[in-house]
Amino acid sequence: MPGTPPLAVDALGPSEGQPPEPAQSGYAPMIANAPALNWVGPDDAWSRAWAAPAAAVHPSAPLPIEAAPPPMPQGIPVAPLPPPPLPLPGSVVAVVPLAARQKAAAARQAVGPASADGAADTGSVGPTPQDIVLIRRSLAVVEPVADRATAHFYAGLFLARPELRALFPAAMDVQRDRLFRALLAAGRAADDPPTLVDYLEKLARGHRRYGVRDEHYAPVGAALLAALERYCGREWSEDTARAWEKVYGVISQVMMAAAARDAQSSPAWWQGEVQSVEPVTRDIAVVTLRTDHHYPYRAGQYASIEVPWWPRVWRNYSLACPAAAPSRPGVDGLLRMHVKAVPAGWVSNALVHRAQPGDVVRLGPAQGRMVVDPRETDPLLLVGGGTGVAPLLAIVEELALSGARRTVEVHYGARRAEELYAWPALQELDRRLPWLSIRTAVAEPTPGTTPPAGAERGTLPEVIGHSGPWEGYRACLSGPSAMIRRTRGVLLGAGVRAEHMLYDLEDGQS
Ligand SMILES: NC(=O)C1=CN([C@@H]2O[C@H](COP(=O)(O)OP(=O)(O)OC[C@H]3O[C@@H](n4cnc5c(N)ncnc54)[C@H](O)[C@@H]3O)[C@@H](O)[C@H]2O)C=CC1
Repeated sequence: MPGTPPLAVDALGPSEGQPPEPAQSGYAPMIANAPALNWVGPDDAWSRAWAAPAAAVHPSAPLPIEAAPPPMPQGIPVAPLPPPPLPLPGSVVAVVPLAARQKAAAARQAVGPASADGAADTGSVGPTPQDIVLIRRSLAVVEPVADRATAHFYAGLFLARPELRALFPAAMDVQRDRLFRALLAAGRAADDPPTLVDYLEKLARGHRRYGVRDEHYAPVGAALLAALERYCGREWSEDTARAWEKVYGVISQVMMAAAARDAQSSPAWWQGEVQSVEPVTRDIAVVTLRTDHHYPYRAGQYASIEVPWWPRVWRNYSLACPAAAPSRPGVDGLLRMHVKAVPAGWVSNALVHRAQPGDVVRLGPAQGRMVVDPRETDPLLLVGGGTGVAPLLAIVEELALSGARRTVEVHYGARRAEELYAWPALQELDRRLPWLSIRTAVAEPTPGTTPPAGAERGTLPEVIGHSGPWEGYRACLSGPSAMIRRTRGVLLGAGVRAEHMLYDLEDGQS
């Protein structure tokens, strides 16, 4: 596998690091073999690799997916919440698991005081406006040295609770600062309850796939406070510690409640059996998966994927097909993703060059804000760079299925002509859908290759800047973050309203 760091497979023990035997013909039915290399549970590969006692890591392990209770039927009337609630713990180490409903109520109450106008609700135990000031001051000191604080945080966490190391990938390069930074981001949003709750609920749902349990929150909170104390210097005081305890109390309550609610209707992860891996360029393949359970998503969203060979390493890939529904007999329900093998990309190289029909990957819940409202009628501009075209194909198909008749213009760009792999699929849609128009852009001419007729020369932001007019348009932007940011700037200058542009940036920033 080109560029893949020499890691992890050896750490997993002799049988775990090897790819499954390729199927002799076609592929074996899924599920039978699905406990798989990346199974998360007592005595799983990870626990063994890190010599963590299974009982300590997973005191009550999650059920395997195939034995999980069936999803709750939709639309069950929800009983009113019981009168509130347990007070929030005053100290992070006192966080205790609560029943889901109680937790939700506690979380709502806890978030209350930092209301938009800053007025504290009497009798509430969440952070006060004074606490928020202390949180902000401490963040201002810690954020410039976040790298060192992150290292301190993980060192403290794993020293105190070595078994928690099993929840993280072998190499913490990418993941390294995610948790700590997420906690800092939550601290920053402490005075904006709707944003905070929305952020934390998504974070909690996404974290179910890591095997996070309620009892993990207390040691994480303790490590967070220790790291903050260490790097806040003179800005740290007893009042600051109490403010962070309150905020972390809210964070943990909201996250536990969200995870518990999500568990009532959704598995922590899905298993996806590889159906095919079709190379479309030297380093891009269309990977098709069949999931063990219905996988809910909206066109434009992405799924996080873990391959069996790199446990606990997750990467996001957009779904290139519309979602299946009983009312859509023509949609096969398979998931298609366009994966580019990037240098040193563990997951992308495994999917493009190693995965075979029959291999089983895990999927986290679908995420992403680039979801088009089918009721809108404004003209729509779809800008896709490289494999960023994948979710745009799903959006166009989705609009076709929903009977939309709005003007849709796709601008599809690549660095070189031979990288415009989705051109045939777009041409096919163009022939079928009278409201659709497609334009291509190629940044660098390559001798010996012919760009599609009419292809423009330049990067997508340049080409979009020369086209238009775009006033009155809505837009979806998909591709490298730099391309998205620059195209967004161009469109803002061309009169497109900021709230009319949908995109997801790889670095999670906006
Ligand atoms: N929802 C989303 O936003 C999605 C994003 N992606 C991301 O899109 C990227 C695709 O990568 P590749 O296929 O290698 O595309 P690429 O890097 O070859 O670029 C594709 C297009 O973006 C333009 N572009 C690239 N860098 C630019 C810059 N700095 N300024 C202005 N324009 C720029 C190029 O001119 C070209 O038109 C990956 O990073 C992938 O993670 C992929 C799928 C969905």
